[in-house]
Amino acid sequence: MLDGLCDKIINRLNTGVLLLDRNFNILMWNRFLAVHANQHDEQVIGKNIFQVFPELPRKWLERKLSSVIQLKNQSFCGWEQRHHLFELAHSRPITTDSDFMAQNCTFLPIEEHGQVTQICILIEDVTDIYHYQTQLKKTLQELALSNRIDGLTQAFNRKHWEECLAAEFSRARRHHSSLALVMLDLDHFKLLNDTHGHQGGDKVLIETAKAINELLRMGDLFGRYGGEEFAVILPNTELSGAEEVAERIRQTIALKAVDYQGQNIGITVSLGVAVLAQQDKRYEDLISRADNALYKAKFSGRNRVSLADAS
Ligand SMILES: Nc1nc2c(ncn2[C@@H]2O[C@H](COP(=O)(O)OP(=O)(O)OP(=O)(O)O)[C@@H](O)[C@H]2O)c(=O)[nH]1
Repeated sequence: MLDGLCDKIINRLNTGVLLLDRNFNILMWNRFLAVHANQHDEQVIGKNIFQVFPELPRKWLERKLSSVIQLKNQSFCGWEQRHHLFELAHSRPITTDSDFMAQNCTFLPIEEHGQVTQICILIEDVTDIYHYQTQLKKTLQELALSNRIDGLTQAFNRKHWEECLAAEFSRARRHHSSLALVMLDLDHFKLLNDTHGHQGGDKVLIETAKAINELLRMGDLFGRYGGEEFAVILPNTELSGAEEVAERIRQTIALKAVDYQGQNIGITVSLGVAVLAQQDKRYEDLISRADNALYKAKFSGRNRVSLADAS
């Protein structure tokens, strides 16, 4: 009577139950598996597990099952390790990136007279967990990115850019390598805003940032320092190289026209360049020297590059 009751319970479980002999032949499976594998008992019972489920990673699973037999210990394989072992259709009303059910599989040794005679595999449907964890991970990645990126221009935001500069500054000092900084500011931007409106100004900021980004190398770090002020960290770059980059930015922007509501808006930028020097004790010292050079460029007529004094 108890046997009949156990059968009923096993067949109502929302978990797959599969019983194997020591040669990995299937002795029993429950309704959950029959439904999700879409096979009848006659096609399965008495057959080898690798014949019924050819998708199984044979070598890996044989090793796993053998160790369960030898060590008489239960073993586990979660969805984080392998999304699924058995290609079973999931029945969740959610879209995931897999057609198959995500699974947690437990391998239980069944002992008789001190010998493992059978192995019971429990297959738990964890598609929901997989789905929500994957979504959460994606959302966290997006959040981490939005914490680093300026929403308007897609350049690094000031906080993240300064963290990058702090890291590059200590790296350069530790390794006695060169480090350059270019600070740049759009010229007469207030007038541009007044003439074309704030949205016109925004479009110019977006296009300017895009154009600068396209000029830079991998490893250069481009950020929005303030309203219409940007900054570029150039690791392993000497003064002559940094001046060349700054001049290239100046020329590219000066030649560029931003199309806004059928009008071509021209813009120029002023730039200040500084390279890491002995007297820079903190990264802020380097910013301050590049900034002073930038204001020198502004006051000597704009649309030009100025180099910072080393002293
Ligand atoms: N459209 C737009 N304007 C901004 C943004 N951030 C700052 N500004 C504007 O940028 C202008 C900067 O003006 P100023 O600091 O006087 O500088 P400027 O007019 O560029 O003059 P110079 O730098 O001396 O050439 C201000 O009018 C700010 O309101 C932004 O995100 N979008």
